[in-house]
Amino acid sequence: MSDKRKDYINWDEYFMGVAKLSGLRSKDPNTQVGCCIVSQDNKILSMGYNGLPKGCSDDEFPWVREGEDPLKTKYVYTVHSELNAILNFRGGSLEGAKLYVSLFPCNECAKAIIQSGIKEVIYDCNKYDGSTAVQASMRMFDAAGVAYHQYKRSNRKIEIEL
Ligand SMILES: Nc1nc(=O)n([C@H]2C[C@H](O)[C@@H](COP(=O)(O)O)O2)cc1CO
Ligand SMILES: [Zn+2]
Repeated sequence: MSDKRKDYINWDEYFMGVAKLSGLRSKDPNTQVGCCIVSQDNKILSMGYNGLPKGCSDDEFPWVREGEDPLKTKYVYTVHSELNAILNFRGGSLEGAKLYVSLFPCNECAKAIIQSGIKEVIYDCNKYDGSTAVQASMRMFDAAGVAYHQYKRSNRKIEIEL
């Protein structure tokens, strides 16, 4: 009889957990997004979270959502978690990879996901469902043969002492 542990986390929990842990690095006060890219044989290839490009100070650039001057909002500066994860990848190809992300990808990230060869997107929240960006992403994913489905929460709570 095997004495193997039984309460270990499964692959989906592992990768979505890593994506969400990565999102905890985000400085965005409103939405923290994390992403984890995984090979077809379940090896983690890259991770990312939403933040500013290198050299752009978290303390000097704006984090606000609204303002008359778009240059004073975060939207023109932030790199999304998915694009960061794609750009952080340092070896070989992402062809056939899977992407776990805590929030459904926008249309700009969808373009990068498709062009990098990622074939499956597993997302957690879709709080902007119905928006132009999400509709455009879905249309492009459907056309390009990128499968997407919502992560099925196990509702497992994990506490990590650091
Ligand atoms: N899939 C995504 N990945 C991301 O990394 N983001 C980032 C961009 C912003 O920093 C933040 C969204 O801010 P807000 O509009 O919810 O206050 O999350 C946003 C989306 C939504 O498309
Ligand atoms: Zn995006």
